[in-house]
Amino acid sequence: MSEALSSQKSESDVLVVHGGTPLSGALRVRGAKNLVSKAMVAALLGDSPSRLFDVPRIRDVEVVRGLLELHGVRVADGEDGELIFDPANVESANVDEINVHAGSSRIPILLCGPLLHRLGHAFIPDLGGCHIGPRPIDFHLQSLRQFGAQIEKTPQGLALTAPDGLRGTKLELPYPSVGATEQVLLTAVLAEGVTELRNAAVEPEIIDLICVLQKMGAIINVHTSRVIEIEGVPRLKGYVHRPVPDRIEAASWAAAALATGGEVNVIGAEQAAMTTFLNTFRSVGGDFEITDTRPPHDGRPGVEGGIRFWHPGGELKAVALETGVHPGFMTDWQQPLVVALTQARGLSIVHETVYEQRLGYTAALNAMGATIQTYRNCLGNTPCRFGRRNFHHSAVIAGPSKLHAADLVIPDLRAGFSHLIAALAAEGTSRVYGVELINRGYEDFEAKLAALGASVERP
Ligand SMILES: CC(=O)N[C@H]1[C@@H](OP(=O)(O)OP(=O)(O)OC[C@H]2O[C@@H](n3ccc(=O)[nH]c3=O)[C@H](O)[C@@H]2O)O[C@H](CO)[C@@H](O)[C@@H]1O
Ligand SMILES: C=C(OP(=O)(O)O)C(=O)O
Repeated sequence: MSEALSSQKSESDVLVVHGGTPLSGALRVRGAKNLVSKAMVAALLGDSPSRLFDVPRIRDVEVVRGLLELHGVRVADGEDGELIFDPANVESANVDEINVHAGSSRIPILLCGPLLHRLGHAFIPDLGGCHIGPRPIDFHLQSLRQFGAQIEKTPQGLALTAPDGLRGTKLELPYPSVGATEQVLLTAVLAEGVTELRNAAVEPEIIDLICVLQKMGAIINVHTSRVIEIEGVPRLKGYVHRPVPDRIEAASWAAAALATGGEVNVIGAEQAAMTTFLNTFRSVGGDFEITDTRPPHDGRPGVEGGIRFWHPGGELKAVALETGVHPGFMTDWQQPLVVALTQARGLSIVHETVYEQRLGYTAALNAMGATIQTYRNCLGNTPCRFGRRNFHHSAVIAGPSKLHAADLVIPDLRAGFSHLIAALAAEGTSRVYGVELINRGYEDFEAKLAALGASVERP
């Protein structure tokens, strides 16, 4: 379902949640949604097949797979989450067929560079993704134009051509956008000459995409101070890659453990990309234990690492946090964690600096008994781009609040997961509508909930 359609209550897409039981148990996270989908796009750039392991069964992966197949890429399933991409016969796709995926995901915009390299033209449907601000694509379009692309906005979507090919260029992003950085990487690797990107995003998923591209034959230097330099090469081959684990999913389950007073062992979660989250989790009063992965040795079996998160008892503490680009506190961690902050004693402050409208979901938490007030002001250390404008992008959360059950309609992916956590933490039976949206980023979340002892059912 598109997030645009999510405001209605559909009885066929509702989860009944009997709250009040602490979550307890283990689950495994696979490759990160925000890397896997981009690595799939990168497979278009190779002249031989690519293999990607540990791909989660989530909606964004289905959308990108559909788009690749429409463009002639043969996609096959290997064992246990492996996908194999054969880009030998990349071809133009029918606009109406492409538009079946309109409004489903943000990834289609990243097909621009690879399709321009492979076909000399590209058609991009309207984008989807979470409704957390206007999410313009001006940085993407400006960068593509600098590489030599010509872009026409049509009623069906974007039509691009590159009559003189794509050439390396010097770029500086006005803000370290994840998507625009990926756009530049995926375009520059096969462009003629050198590209220098300043003010680039350096999220772990971007570094992992750089690893994928390097395996394919690209030459990419990441300098300090957000500068990335890419030396274009004439051809790239396929890759074999195991993606970074999903640190957003891992943090979401950690927040669920804290909010319900339980314990969740997230197998596959890695410390390095989560240190900022872990510091905040500890400051709030949560506890965690990290197990490193160990290969089999001397006849002893190996251990798959992970992070076990739990509520150690006693009161949670209020914190002040500000979301930001890496290595800051990820904006995608914000919504799930705020549910736990409703249980902390005192006033917590959240300053959302990445998206201007990512606090709308707090109204539903207030309807369940939380006390959250949102503000237009920047309630943080650093004034952000949204200060003194008409955006409620700061929140004060007064706690602890006893949450009670409610009927909830999921507005988007992470807000949806936060609604779910709130329903699990609340006393009584909630009906959570629109849960299908959660499948866009959380693999098998209903089975995982059941494994953690949650009392949830489809009516
Ligand atoms: C699929 C995926 O990987 N999604 C992630 C990606 O989204 P996405 O790549 O869309 O996010 P960006 O980093 O590009 O957006 C950050 C900010 O830049 C603005 N902006 C962006 C591009 C542009 O052309 N013009 C512009 O103004 C956006 O409106 C937003 O305010 O990074 C976000 C920030 O870590 C995460 O929350 C998303 O989960
Ligand atoms: C904002 C998110 O994703 P997307 O960019 O796909 O909407 C997210 O994963 O929280």
